Amino acid sequence: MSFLDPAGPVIDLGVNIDHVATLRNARGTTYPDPLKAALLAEQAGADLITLHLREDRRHIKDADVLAIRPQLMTRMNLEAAVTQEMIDFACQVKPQDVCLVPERREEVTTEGGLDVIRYYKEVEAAIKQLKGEGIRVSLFIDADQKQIEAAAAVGAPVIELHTGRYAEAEGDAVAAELERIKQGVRVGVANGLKVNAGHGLHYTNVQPIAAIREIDELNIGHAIVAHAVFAGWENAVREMKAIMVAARLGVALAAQA
Ligand SMILES: CC(=O)[C@@H](O)[C@H](O)COP(=O)(O)O
Ligand SMILES: NCC(=O)COP(=O)(O)O
Repeated sequence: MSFLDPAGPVIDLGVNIDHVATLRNARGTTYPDPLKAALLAEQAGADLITLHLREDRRHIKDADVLAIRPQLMTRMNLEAAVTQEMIDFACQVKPQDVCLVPERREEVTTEGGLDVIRYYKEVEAAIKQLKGEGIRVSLFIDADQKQIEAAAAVGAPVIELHTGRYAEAEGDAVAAELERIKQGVRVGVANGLKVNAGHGLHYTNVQPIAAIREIDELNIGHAIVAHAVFAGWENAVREMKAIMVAARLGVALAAQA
């Protein structure tokens, strides 16, 4: 969030380090170390570090979360399913932010947004427990008006709009999915929510999303880890942040012209 202007030129980059852990786990080594990735990402411009502790621990492990939390200079955004195990663990770790996400064990990656309407009571209880520990709660949801309104009603101060459909869209569908995200942002702001976005964003599709002035934060991981293979980790983070800020500044400057 910019201190200059709530809808100003500054947009936060949350670097998701899940797939640094994927590479580590591929051989059961201690390297690449997600803790080192987190600290270097912060030095390269990350405004927060995001980790998704999945129920199957396919990448980030409990020990990663516990090791990283006290070392961060920025803030931790812990993504977790709405289960008592995960909520209790989050209350033990006390990250600044928890983002509640849906999980299906057999999914390759997060397929859709949390169904707040269907799981309203469970989400409400999770928010109450997390808020009681001083943790800010975000809900990872589709850009759907009823889901956004339910997020506001259930007491979440923040939503993260799932940009997966936009990222996977082709041809004319890209513009339609971008408009759906823009409409979701408008509904979120109208309901008093902090609006973030993420999933499937990369170095070319991120600009139109970063240019949406009312979006506070983008959480990006897979594309940064992939680009780092060729460009280096710190360069990959710097380049993503630069692209996001340029997109936002471009809009801000145009608005002042
Ligand atoms: C919720 C979200 O979009 C990210 O955490 C994404 O799930 C990255 O992790 P996976 O690649 O394991 O899905
Ligand atoms: N919530 C989105 C996230 O943390 C990163 O998703 P991706 O960039 O790895 O697809």
